[in-house]
Amino acid sequence: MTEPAAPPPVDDGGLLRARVVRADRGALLVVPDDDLGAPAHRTELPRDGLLPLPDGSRVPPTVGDVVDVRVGDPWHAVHLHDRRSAVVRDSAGRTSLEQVVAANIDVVLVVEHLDPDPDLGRVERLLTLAWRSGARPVVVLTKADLVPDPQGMAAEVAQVAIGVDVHAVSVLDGAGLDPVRALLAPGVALVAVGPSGAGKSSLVNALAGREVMATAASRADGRGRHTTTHRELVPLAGGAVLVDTPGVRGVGLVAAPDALDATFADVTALAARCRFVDCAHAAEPGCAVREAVESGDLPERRLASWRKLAREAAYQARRADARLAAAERARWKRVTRDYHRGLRGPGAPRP
Ligand SMILES: Nc1nc2c(ncn2[C@@H]2O[C@H](COP(=O)(O)OP(=O)(O)OP(=O)(O)O)[C@@H](O)[C@H]2O)c(=O)[nH]1
Ligand SMILES: [Zn+2]
Repeated sequence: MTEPAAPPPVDDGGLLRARVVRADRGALLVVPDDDLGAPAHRTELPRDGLLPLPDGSRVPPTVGDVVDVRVGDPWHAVHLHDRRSAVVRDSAGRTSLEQVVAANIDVVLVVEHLDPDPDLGRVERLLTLAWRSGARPVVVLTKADLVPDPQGMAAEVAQVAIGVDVHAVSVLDGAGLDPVRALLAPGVALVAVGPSGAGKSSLVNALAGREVMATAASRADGRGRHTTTHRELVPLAGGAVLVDTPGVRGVGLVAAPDALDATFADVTALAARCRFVDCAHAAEPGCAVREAVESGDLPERRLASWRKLAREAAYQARRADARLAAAERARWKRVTRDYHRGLRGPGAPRP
């Protein structure tokens, strides 16, 4: 929370276009959007903690959001820009539906280890999450130095990552890191998702060129998760930033039909050729999906993985509907209560 050395550039209306590097209840930490590595500045929020989007709806700002800030003493955030992507989490609360844990992410690094063997189902799950966000997924397979044929393994993973670049890398010898580094353009925001121990922190540190995240090894000496700063939007090399929040790390899948279609483009294309539009790909005649499994074109594992994620998506959609209905009932209860209060007048006794 250091003061910037020079006054930040503001437009004619006295507003600064800024990026949220940390969002707390009452205030934000922001940096100028054209200088994401600059020192962060505290910015006040309206009392309800919400900011208007261009469509007028008021939402809680989150890390990665672009905000317009009135620069004064103190700074005040006044509105939010539209989010070009949003990583959402299925929220545990009963009233709110989904929680946006990071906004304006450009690239989701799906990090999976080559040793032990990569878990294809997990890659498919994380790809679905990435497609859902609106960001571009890139698969990074770590620990290439521990296996004899990393390229062969990458080719296998590429078969379940349709339309997605797959890189095998090692932070020990630097192999394969250059194409990942090429993603780090100025203003680009990335997140790294993947299981514990996959090597996310090691990868990010290799990309940053310094230790910005504590790895398994450095955590052992008692340092925090972030070694350099408490901000959740961490500057990398090349003007890019990494978004690392507990929310993004422990993100629960919020699947969505479109995202599943993207991840499982091969299954979707086959299903379009089934005789019945509502084919369940079980025992129906003329099922192109089962035919592909029987001929060996579509691995049984992949069909099962698709079914599993589709079931989860349907379950989440039902639960979201139920929550929406409950929130709507609660709202009407309030509206009617306020209406009756209005009839009774202030302080009037209950009838
Ligand atoms: N041999 C080898 N080991 C690696 C490589 N990348 C990471 N590791 C090791 O894998 C272990 C886990 O790496 P981390 O970077 O801490 O993994 P993480 O994904 O950040 O784990 P969490 O913080 O628990 O989510 C550490 O002991 C690293 O040294 C690699 O390319 N090669
Ligand atoms: Zn079918």
